[in-house]
Amino acid sequence: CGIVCTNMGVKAGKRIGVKGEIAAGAKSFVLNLGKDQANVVLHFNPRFDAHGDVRTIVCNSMDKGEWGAEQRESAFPFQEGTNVEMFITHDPSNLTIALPNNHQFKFPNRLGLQVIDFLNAEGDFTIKSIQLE
Ligand SMILES: C=CCO[C@@H]1O[C@H](CO)[C@@H](O[C@@H]2O[C@H](CO)[C@H](O)[C@H](OCc3cn(Cc4cccc(/C=C\CN=C(N)N)c4)nn3)[C@H]2O)[C@H](O)[C@H]1NC(C)=O
Repeated sequence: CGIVCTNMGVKAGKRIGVKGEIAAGAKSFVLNLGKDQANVVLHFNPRFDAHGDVRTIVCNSMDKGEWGAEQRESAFPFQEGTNVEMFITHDPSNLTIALPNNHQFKFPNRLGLQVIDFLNAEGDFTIKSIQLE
């Protein structure tokens, strides 16, 4: 499995920057952000070709180990085999995810999480840097 960060202490309004490499031939990768691995306020899952989704960002949440309802985004500003930088901020109602090419979308803060302590990455993505600002 990929990198795991805990105790990040990112409060509402602060920004998390994630830079990393998408593998050549990538099928799918995941960034999870939340309290811990069973309480995920944002499961961010760009799918190049996985679970029947092609070039689609699937987002969800997990509350005490239970998945919520999926949300699919229209934009897919990712290329296999490239470096990418993404920024996530949160407030009591929403998370805002800023992607390459000035794509941005919101995902509801279903857990009402105030502090993001946990981040992990899975799949075809190698984190190179994490900025907490
Ligand atoms: C239509 C049929 C029934 O409906 C489908 O039912 C699936 C199972 O429930 C959902 O799928 C699930 O969706 C969840 C979000 O809701 C999570 O994403 C979950 O994955 C959890 C997970 C797996 N992982 C490890 C990981 C992640 C990415 C890549 C790799 C490894 C390598 C891949 N690279 C290769 N091989 N080169 C490994 N981390 N988190 C995913 O299984 C589909 O969305 C859903 N589709 C729709 C349209 O409804």
